[in-house]
Amino acid sequence: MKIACVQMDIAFGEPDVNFEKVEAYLKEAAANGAETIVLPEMWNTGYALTELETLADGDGRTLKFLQNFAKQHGVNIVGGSVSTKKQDGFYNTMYVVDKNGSLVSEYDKAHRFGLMDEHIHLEEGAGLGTFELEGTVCGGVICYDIRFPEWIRTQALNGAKVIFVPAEWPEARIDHWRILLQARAIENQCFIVAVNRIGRDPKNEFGGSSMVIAPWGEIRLDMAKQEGIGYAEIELAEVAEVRKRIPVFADRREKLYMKFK
Ligand SMILES: NC(=O)CCC(=O)C(=O)O
Repeated sequence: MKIACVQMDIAFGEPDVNFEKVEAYLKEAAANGAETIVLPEMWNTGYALTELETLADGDGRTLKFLQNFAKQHGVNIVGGSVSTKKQDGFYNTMYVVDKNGSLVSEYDKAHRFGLMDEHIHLEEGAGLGTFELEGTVCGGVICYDIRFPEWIRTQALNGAKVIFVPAEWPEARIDHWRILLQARAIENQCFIVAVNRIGRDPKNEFGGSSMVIAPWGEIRLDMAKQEGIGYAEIELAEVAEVRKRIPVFADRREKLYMKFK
């Protein structure tokens, strides 16, 4: 699977500008032969959380846009995440569409990040976020979710072999981002495809460092702080090979863990 990671700056509170920019990147990635294109977190509005009433996607704009593009260009899109307005409030939502334009996953961020006021403005998700793409079970989590190893493990136990992580992770903690992602790949013996934004908003500077990490922990793509598209090939047989080399999943002691819960 040829993956394209779109590492971009996001215009704060300006969905129209961001839609135009994302469309240009999607076109470039599709023209370069990407099979699956991955976008960053909250790419429609950025963290303009106090303006969600007017800015959040409440009419399905993002989904229609991603579905039309995917079908027209024959690419899968892990649509990062966007701010959405649903019946009971606002969410940080990841849409995944396949190359036929079908919606294969709608995942709302499970863990709200207090340092960026998500607990004040957003509802928390209650779904798992696993889905199938090209016959492979994949997982999707959003940014802060990676600090919860049990959540990523739940996805791996549900069959995920590739886990996608869109983010808006500040530069100030970029060492955590890098280490946590590598640990999640090694402990779950899966691919991690993580796409962070760059640039600034009124409160934070963002650290980029979008990465593709293999199941043995090697970093196959590291975009540092470059704006643009990074490409990596994923060979799924590596997951089985690493799981055979060190059979972590077979050696787990679920009953023991449950005894002390
Ligand atoms: N957008 C986020 O969830 C940021 C998470 C973050 O910065 C962290 O340190 O965790």
